[in-house]
Amino acid sequence: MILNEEQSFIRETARKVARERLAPTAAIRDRDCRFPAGELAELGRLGFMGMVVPRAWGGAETDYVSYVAAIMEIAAGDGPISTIMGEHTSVCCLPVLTYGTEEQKNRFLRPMARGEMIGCFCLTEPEAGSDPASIKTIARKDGRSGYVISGTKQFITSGRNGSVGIVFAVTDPNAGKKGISAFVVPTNTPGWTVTRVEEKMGQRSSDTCALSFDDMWVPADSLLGREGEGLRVALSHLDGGRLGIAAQSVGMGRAAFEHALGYAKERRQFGKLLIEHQAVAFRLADMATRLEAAEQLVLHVAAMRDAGLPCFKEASMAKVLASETAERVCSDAIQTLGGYGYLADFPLERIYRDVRVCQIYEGTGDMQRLVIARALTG
Ligand SMILES: CC(C)(COP(=O)(O)OP(=O)(O)OC[C@H]1O[C@@H](n2cnc3c(N)ncnc32)[C@H](O)[C@@H]1OP(=O)(O)O)[C@@H](O)C(=O)NCCC(=O)NCCSC(=O)C1=CCCCC1
Repeated sequence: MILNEEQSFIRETARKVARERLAPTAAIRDRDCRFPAGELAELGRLGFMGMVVPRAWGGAETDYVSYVAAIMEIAAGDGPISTIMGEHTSVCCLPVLTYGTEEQKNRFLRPMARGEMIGCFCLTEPEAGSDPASIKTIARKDGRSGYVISGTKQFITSGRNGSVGIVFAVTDPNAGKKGISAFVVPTNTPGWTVTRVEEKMGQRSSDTCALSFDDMWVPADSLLGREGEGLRVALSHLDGGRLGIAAQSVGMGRAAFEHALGYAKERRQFGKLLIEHQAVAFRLADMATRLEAAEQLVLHVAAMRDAGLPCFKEASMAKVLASETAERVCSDAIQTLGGYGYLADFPLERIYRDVRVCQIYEGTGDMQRLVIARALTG
């Protein structure tokens, strides 16, 4: 797919920001597990935190193709920043845009779209990962025209550093999938406790938290959408989220590939450049081919979304292809550098660690295959 002038401009701008402002310090943030607050604020000022949100609500009102193209570039500079940005946009801003009241949009969406509030998506629980319909967090109506939310959440990106959560809880335990509701809740609400910040293999500057909601009272107007509509709120936005993960996989894979290519053009062994050895050149050719295929699928699915076509199955296809391709490309990039690829002095081992989770979060590869298979079998 060939980008139009505006899409190319947005992509170039994201590339410049990623190369100049994010990539040079990504290793330090990884080492120190430092949340990129300043970097996110800068991305917010440039319009990258609310790209597909309409201007009327403080966003940049770009199309989806521009959004995934920007995520690829941001991810190439710093994977965890693209995770925070993607979650914030796809599964936090957009549910509020789709299901929110005027008041919720004014209070939450407007600052979120400018990057002044960071969102976190609170669906997963210790015993409800791939099967979100089995969540146990409960929201009971109380006499003060509100709900009391109790339960625990697991693997919540930005659970500590985010300022607003999209929280899913059971409002009718007898109604199964139709008994789950969504709420929009500021993270400083009394009863919101971060019980653990996880130590992770990669994506270390993005906080991943265990949360406890201890009789957390929220007013009735926190309800996002109608009572019982929560699973639909979650799942209907996960295709956008999955496309974002596919885009960030391509971006990280491309960063690894470019590093390996540059190295192969400089390093000499047996009297010639690595790239002049056919085994190395062929490996690089395969990496470039696979990345191109994944990138084109991601852009194609984004264009489907822009055209208003259903793309749940295709978003899952893009996530499977891109996340698995990216891991392979990162591994091949390390192989190209040999021992140096394995050292923390070089960025490849960090990118390899960062990219691994793309096959897990926002639905594992197995769950994506389930979504694809269900669509194929009707
Ligand atoms: C697909 C799945 C494997 C199985 O779905 P079931 O059979 O339970 O649900 P089913 O009966 O298919 O559907 C429920 C309602 O939902 C509606 N809907 C579904 N898709 C859509 C859609 N595309 N558009 C509109 N509505 C949709 C469906 O119609 C139904 O509502 P209805 O009863 O009809 O009113 C699903 O559970 C899944 O996907 N798991 C992966 C979880 C998973 O991905 N976490 C990720 C957690 S978040 C995360 O990991 C993060 C990481 C990094 C940062 C961000 C967050």
